[in-house]
Amino acid sequence: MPQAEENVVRQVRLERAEVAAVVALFDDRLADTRAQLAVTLATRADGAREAYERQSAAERLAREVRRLEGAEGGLVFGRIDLADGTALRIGRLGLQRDEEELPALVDWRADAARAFYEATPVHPMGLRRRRHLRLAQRAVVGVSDELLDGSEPTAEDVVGDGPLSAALQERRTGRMGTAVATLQTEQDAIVRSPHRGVTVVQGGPGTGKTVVALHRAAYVLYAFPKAAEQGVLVLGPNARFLDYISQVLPSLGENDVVLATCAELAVGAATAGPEAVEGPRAARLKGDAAMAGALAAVVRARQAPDGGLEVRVGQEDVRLDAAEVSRVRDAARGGGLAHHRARRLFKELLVDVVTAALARGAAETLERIDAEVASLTGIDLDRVAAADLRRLGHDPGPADEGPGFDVDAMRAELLDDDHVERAVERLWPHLTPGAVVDALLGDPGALAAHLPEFTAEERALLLRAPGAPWTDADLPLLDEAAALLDGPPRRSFGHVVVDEAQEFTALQWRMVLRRCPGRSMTLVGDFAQAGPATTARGWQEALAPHLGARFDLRTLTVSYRTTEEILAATRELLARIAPDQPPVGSIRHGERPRTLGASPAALADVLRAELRAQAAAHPGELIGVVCPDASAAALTAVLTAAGVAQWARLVPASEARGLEFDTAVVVDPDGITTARPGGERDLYVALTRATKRLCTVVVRED
Ligand SMILES: Nc1ncnc2c1ncn2[C@@H]1O[C@H](COP(=O)(O)OP(=O)(O)OP(=O)(O)O)[C@@H](O)[C@H]1O
Repeated sequence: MPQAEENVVRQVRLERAEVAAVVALFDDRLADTRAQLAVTLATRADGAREAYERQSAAERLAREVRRLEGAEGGLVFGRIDLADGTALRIGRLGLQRDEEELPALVDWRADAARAFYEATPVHPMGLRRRRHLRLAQRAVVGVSDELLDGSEPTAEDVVGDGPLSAALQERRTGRMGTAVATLQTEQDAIVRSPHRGVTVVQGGPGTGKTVVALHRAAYVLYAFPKAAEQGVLVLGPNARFLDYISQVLPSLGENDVVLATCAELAVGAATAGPEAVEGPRAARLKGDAAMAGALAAVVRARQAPDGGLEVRVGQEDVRLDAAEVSRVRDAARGGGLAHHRARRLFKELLVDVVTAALARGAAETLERIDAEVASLTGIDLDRVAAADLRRLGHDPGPADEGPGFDVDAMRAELLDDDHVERAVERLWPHLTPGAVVDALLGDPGALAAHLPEFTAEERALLLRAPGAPWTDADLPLLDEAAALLDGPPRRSFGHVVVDEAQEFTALQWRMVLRRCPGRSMTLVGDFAQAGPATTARGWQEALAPHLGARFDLRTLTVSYRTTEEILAATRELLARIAPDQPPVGSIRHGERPRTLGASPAALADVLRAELRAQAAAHPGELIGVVCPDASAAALTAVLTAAGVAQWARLVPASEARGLEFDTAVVVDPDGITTARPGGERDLYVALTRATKRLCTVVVRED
């Protein structure tokens, strides 16, 4: 065996032994935690308090077991050798032996691991060598070193192909994997940023925005305990995308992150009806910030609209004039409370006014009786009553205070009174989010009154039949209405990560921000990939209404997915859809993209042949067939008939954002472009999904 190979074998063997010891420690930790969990579950609890404590301990231990299990695959992936000879192993979580000072394994998020990601030959950060370990199951099968201090390689060093290129050569599985072992310096700087406010990450397709977003979520959980305690939320554009990224955080040992689409968060309606489809123009209008103002106006219009109040109390009718009711309404609104809380205040204030009116009325009546008695008999009833009280040993109080009227008792009675409650309900009704949205979208008059900035045609697009199923674009409206009625949602998060953030409308941003009162967020996206509901063309425009200039903007510049050849083929399109955006470069090279032509009648045959050829040439690789949404149903049958359903996924163009395949077959690019407004951006998304090869099937008449 040549010397170099022998060195590699020796280093792999050495690492295998060392890593085996770390894995054994991990196994002990896992076995120990499982045993503790079993004991806790088997312990009988005496009384409610003990039961509660046992329950919390069991939950904590079960979480820890899940965390450990999640991190087991690829547990150890790196090692750094400091100039002084110290070696540290880097892994998905930290492990420490009791008797030792140095950790057996350093969590990748710990400060001690920073140099693993950030050291370069120019800034070696005290490192001599960075080593990547490749594991198969739990055993080391490969090592790869970079020397950072300018020294020559020795027999102990295995300098070769970088681990990044190995990671990038791996076949796509349809689920995103973690890039924890190969995070690049510009990505790591964002992941590890100490900035606790809003970080925005932009970058072209495949630059690792999702990678950064998810590793950032894991870092926040590790480094910002307060945010971690309040929970971390990751928002993605659709269920397909959430499924694609669902394994990344568990594989980093993080199971407590909530993954959701924005629609799933909405309060006020369970879900959008499956049959409810929305035209893109209506969806865009429904996302406009003006809708929030219009909904607020609808709610205000239901709060004591001008007019007086008449309410029967006992035998009496109490009347308040319009000015008095408006004063009470304005006072109730003054605190900026949500509708239902302000309603309670309105009722209390109204009852105060009614009580005062009753007290005044009672005083006047008594005065009148006194005067009548005095004029008929010459007896001053007040003086007689005061003398009686004094004789009984009571202080009658100042003579002009009038007769006893128990204000508090009257108030309490009125607050409980059915007539009063009915009067309040008329003036300031309980409302549901659905009723509020319906009051706007179901009423052309309300649309005209509250949305004067929209044209008549736009308002007509918004009109909905009462009781019609809710659409996805209605959900942020319902959530907005719910917040107007009852205040911010109860569940909020310490940190929110938003992927494909360019998709968010103003109303969706409002939804997100209501759930993140601390304004600690990581937002990643690319405006060249924006869908039809997005009106903003840049971060400043999208975020300024909600955050002002308070965000830290970072840019990723290198694509790790899309090959240079594919990017070159999309440059013209990019220049048209985002002229200000500098094109990214790629570290990958691959085949030149191909274009096939097919008549509509021959499309199925051409596609079937292409899929069969691809599957045969590249067995086991994943093919993404991206097509106009309207063709998806018909093309499913073609995939099945081609016998490649196992390797090929059919994706409607509107759902392709964020996904990735070895090969992308983009069917009917013109159909994708014309299917909906901004279709060229949908096409750009479709064309940039492949890691290796792209084939476009153009449909044209013979
Ligand atoms: N540092 C890295 N090491 C290994 N793989 C990486 C790294 N960074 C990115 N990748 C890979 O590159 C591909 C693209 O990454 P990602 O999906 O995060 O890009 P993106 O910017 O979100 O793309 P898009 O704009 O299309 O949504 C993924 O396969 C990802 O695993």
